[in-house]
Amino acid sequence: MAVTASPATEGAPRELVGALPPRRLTKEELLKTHKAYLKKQDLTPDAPRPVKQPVMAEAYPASTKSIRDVEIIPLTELRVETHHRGKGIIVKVASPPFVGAGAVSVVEDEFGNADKLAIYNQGDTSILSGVPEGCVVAVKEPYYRFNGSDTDYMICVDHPSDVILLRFTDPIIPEPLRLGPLLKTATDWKKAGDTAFLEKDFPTAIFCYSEALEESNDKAFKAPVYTKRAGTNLLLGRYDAAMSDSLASRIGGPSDWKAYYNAGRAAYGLCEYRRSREYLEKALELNEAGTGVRKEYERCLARLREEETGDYDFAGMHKQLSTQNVHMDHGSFLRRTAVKESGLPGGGRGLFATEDIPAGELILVEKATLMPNQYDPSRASPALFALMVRQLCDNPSLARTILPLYAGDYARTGAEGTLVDGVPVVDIYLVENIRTKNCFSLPPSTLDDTKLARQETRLAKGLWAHASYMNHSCVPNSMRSFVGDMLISRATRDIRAGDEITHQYVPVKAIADVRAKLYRDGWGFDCTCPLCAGERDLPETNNAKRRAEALAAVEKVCNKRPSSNGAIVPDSAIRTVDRLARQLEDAHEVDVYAALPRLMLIYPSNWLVSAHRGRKNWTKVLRYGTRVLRNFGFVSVPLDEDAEKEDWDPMAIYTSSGKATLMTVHVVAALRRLAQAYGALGREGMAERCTAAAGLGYKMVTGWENDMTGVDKD
Ligand SMILES: C[S@@+](CC[C@H](N)C(=O)[O-])C[C@H]1O[C@@H](n2cnc3c(N)ncnc32)[C@H](O)[C@@H]1O
Repeated sequence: MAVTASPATEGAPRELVGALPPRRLTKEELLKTHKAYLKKQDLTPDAPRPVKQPVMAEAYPASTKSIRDVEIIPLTELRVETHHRGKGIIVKVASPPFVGAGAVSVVEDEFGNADKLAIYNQGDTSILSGVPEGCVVAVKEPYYRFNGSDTDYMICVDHPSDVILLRFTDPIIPEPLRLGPLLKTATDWKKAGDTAFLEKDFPTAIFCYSEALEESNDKAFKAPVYTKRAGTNLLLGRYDAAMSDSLASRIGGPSDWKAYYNAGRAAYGLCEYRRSREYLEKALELNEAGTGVRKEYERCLARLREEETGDYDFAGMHKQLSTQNVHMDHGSFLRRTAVKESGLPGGGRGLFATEDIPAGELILVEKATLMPNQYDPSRASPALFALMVRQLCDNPSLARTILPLYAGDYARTGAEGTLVDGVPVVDIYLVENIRTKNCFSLPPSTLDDTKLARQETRLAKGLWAHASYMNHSCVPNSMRSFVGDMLISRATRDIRAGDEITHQYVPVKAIADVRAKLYRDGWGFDCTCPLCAGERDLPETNNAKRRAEALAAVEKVCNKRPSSNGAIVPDSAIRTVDRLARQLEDAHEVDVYAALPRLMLIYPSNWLVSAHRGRKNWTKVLRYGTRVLRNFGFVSVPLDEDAEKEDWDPMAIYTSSGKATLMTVHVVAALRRLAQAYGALGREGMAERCTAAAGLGYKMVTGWENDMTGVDKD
């Protein structure tokens, strides 16, 4: 394919690598094929654009040089499959773009040589996402890619900051490419900007307003142009630029309220609520009666209150959720935690409690730093990657939050995020590494997802920069849940000031080797939590084999005979599962597992609870329900006769079970079953206590206090 949006190219013949192409197509030849592709182009403006996701094996760093510090070469010096370090090209765009995963255009240099230029990873709010014909662009340290045949090549720009749009009057443009200014005066540019704005072509409007500002020295002329550009930047979500434009539009009089109002809105867009309050207060000083300003000010105060108190109406937020509305207008409550060096071997930085946090209480609530409304699992990762790249280009200040995040062993140049030639250096391979190591998967709402009968298959991906500092533990002291793009983290046991906060990166697998591989392959670490450490140090007996065999046998019977939804299971099946479960239990070394969860036993013990519940055999429900809790690591729970006869404190499971407990919705379900069984046996007090403990557990699981009837179906 001559013009392709796909990054996939067949391997270049070895003799071509590093060589000049044997034959170059002329501009006319290139344009002919390009036009044919343009004809076929899907012109639907809303059609989802595919995203070229970076292939880490091909990683190379973004250019950190200014175009003024590299040697400008003609297109004829480009060598195949080569990065031209220390070099750059300046070309004029000679065709409209073919827009797919990137924008492909035919370009020409000052000597009349032509080639194809493919620009990837420019956000759709960038004029470069569609590089208009006639523009002059500079590509720093270009990569020249073989595109499938010996006459087909393409200059590929992966890092958005490797290409810059030059102003028409930039002296770096060689004479033959110069058009001279398209428009003569600043007023003409301003008018062109207004026209583009009315046509909703906002990137072009910004380009024209910028030219108008460059062309004029008249403060009185420039102030309203800054205001217009600020408004356009606000519309595009370019809050950094909107803020500086708003402040630049001040003229030193009462009309400056508008400048402060816009600056306040821009700071709000960046979730910088203190700064927003400061600007909005100034706007109010100048325009006390402004209802719009006051409304914005009140909204800002509400965010600051949330940041301070952690007081949220989660149920109200849940009600507001819809397929369109997943981004919540709320602040982040982070002040109970701080980032410090982790105590875990190889753990880098971690998140620590700055005060005591009792079991069930909020650790943090964080609004997503970035989360696309894309719950189709096959599209969620590319969508998050694209959003990260776009936001780092559009709001350079975000680099301070995103770029310090963990990126595995990807080598940074140190210049990422800094401004070179007026644009922030954005290295897409660094961005992708940060994405894979730090993003979370999430359903639209954990509450809805937690109703046992309904497991959400729609999962989005997002980035929560503060929560990202949390390290993993298979037996963590916190649990996260989501409502829209808000992450809620609660303590699953008592946390003391100074404790490291951990959570599970993914649901924990019962077999230790399977778990270990997941963490090693996905995040590059060996888990040293009490469970992994305990299971790693198991003696070299044949118990592992016995466990695996017993687990396979018990799962086979349980799967064949579901005991859920009130099904009546024959005695013989119950006896078989009971026997196999005991064998499995015997295969767990007593000394090693004394204070650890026994994950393999959870499934059969849950099965037995359901089977006995179906038969209304309440004493047995007590017997196996308490075992479910024990198998999740709540070792303080009384077992067997003790559970059946004695009173005990179910709430204490969260506070006196040690540090190797695992909290899930199944713990809540087990407590609910126990409550039902105690109730049926006339032990109302115990039933109430189990219900209260289940309620606290459900709060940890779903994020806030909720009706638990959804958990009762199994
Ligand atoms: C999302 S980051 C967590 C913050 C990270 N520790 C940092 O320094 O920024 C994920 C990375 O943290 C490290 N990590 C997480 N849990 C760990 C653990 N239990 N033990 C050792 N390293 C861990 C791994 O390198 C993993 O790829």
